[in-house]
Amino acid sequence: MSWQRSMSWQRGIYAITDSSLLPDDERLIAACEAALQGGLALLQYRDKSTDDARRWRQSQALAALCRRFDVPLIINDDLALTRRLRVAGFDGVGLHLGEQDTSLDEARRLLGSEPIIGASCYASLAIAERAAAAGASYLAFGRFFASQTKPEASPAPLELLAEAARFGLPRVAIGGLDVDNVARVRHAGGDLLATVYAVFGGDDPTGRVAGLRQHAGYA
Ligand SMILES: Cc1ncc(COP(=O)(O)OP(=O)(O)O)c(N)n1
Ligand SMILES: Cc1ncsc1CCOP(=O)(O)O
Ligand SMILES: [Mg+2]
Repeated sequence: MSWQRSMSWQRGIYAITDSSLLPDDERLIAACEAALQGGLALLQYRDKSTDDARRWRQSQALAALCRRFDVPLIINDDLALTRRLRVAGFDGVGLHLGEQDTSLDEARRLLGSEPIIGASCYASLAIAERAAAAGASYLAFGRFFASQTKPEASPAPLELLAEAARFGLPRVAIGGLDVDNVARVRHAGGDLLATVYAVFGGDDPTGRVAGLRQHAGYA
């Protein structure tokens, strides 16, 4: 399966894990399985710890889970971990990079043309243009609303999403998304609606994902 060419991940709900909401393996895996049952387009493993053994163990478990659901797993920040998972045979694994992370050029060079590599563009069409030229698979903008997961993230206006249509890549919207605003974000041009808290911030990730899909008009 060529994920880069597949359309199935390019629209829908993009759930992102958070180690303070899902502090141990058991809770992480159970919540992600429940979220996948609700119908995710993409799942991102975002773990800011420096515990390599834990990151390797958890990301392998999530990669196996995502493979069962035929959903790509995106690794946040960590090119080496992405390569290690792909070498281990998890060919649905991709990478998300921000401005402080490895460069997109370098990641594309080392991973090749096949894997999904997403880029944070914040509120900047100039960053988006550079990322598109360097081979990004999707462009992520935001935060659009107040985010309790990353309160320090800089704000972006929703109009940016329509302007970013010119790059011809899936547009991800992130930051404070919930059932009350996803319809507006999708209408503004968001293809993938990325969220931590609206999926993992309470019980029943399956119902929370289904609710987001329904409110956004994906269900
Ligand atoms: C889908 C998506 N969009 C944006 C981000 C933020 O990436 P970055 O700016 O590198 O910040 P951290 O997530 O690393 O704190 C993301 N992770 N995913
Ligand atoms: C990683 C990241 N980058 C910008 S906002 C954000 C966190 C999104 O989390 P939430 O959906 O809980 O606001
Ligand atoms: Mg990052």
